[in-house]
Amino acid sequence: MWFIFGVLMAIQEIQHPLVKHKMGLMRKAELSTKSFRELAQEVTTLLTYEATKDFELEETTVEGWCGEVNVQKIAGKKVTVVPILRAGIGMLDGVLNLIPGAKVSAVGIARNEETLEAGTYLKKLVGELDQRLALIIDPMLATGGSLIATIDMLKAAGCKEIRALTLVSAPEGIAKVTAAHPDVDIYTAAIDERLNENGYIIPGLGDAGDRLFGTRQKED
Ligand SMILES: O=P(O)(O)OC[C@H]1O[C@H](OP(=O)(O)OP(=O)(O)O)[C@H](O)[C@@H]1O
Ligand SMILES: O=c1cc[nH]c(=O)[nH]1
Ligand SMILES: [Mg+2]
Repeated sequence: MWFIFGVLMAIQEIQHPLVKHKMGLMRKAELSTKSFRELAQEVTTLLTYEATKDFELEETTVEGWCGEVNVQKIAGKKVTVVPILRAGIGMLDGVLNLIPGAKVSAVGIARNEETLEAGTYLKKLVGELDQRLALIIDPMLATGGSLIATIDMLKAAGCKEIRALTLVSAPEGIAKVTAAHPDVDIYTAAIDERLNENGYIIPGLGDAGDRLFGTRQKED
């Protein structure tokens, strides 16, 4: 389902039954780190399938078992996958399963837990960004600060075509990204209800980075 927020930019909430089912499993608080990680990758692969549906094809021929065969191949689209560290790493293999040759641009951004401001601590972008489609991956789009900072960075480096894949998105963050970057399309597995007073998505997944890396602190 596409929701048009700005003049150009849109967010697509993927309606595929496998996505719905796997997201339902991810929402269980008691899920193991292993299962959470596996599901994050599986859902990401399904999001990647949706986000690449409009890639152009060109005709070519291959030598088949009974002679020359006309086939199609992706028409020269160069892709860089942009995981927002740390949690974005948990989606990386999910994209690379389908686009194994993609170059990876790592961006390190962490939210200040009090102010919710996004702070950048790493920027390792690949070259020729003006000729690449950037696929940003981050499980959570909450206030939108981390995604906006990443898009700002990519555009400043010359990137002209940017899409983002998220597992869960909050309406507040979607509206903010839309206002700042109306040309960026977002593919998400779920649009949730709202943010709570601490900037966490409700119902959401909790802290996605902690769940992916097993760093969740036990409450006293
Ligand atoms: O939309 P925002 O309000 O910016 O919040 C979303 C960000 O918060 C989480 O990362 P976090 O800062 O917890 O860092 P981590 O990935 O290292 O856990 C998440 O992975 C996003 O990057
Ligand atoms: O709900 C949220 C919001 C930000 N980051 C997370 O990991 N979860
Ligand atoms: Mg982050």
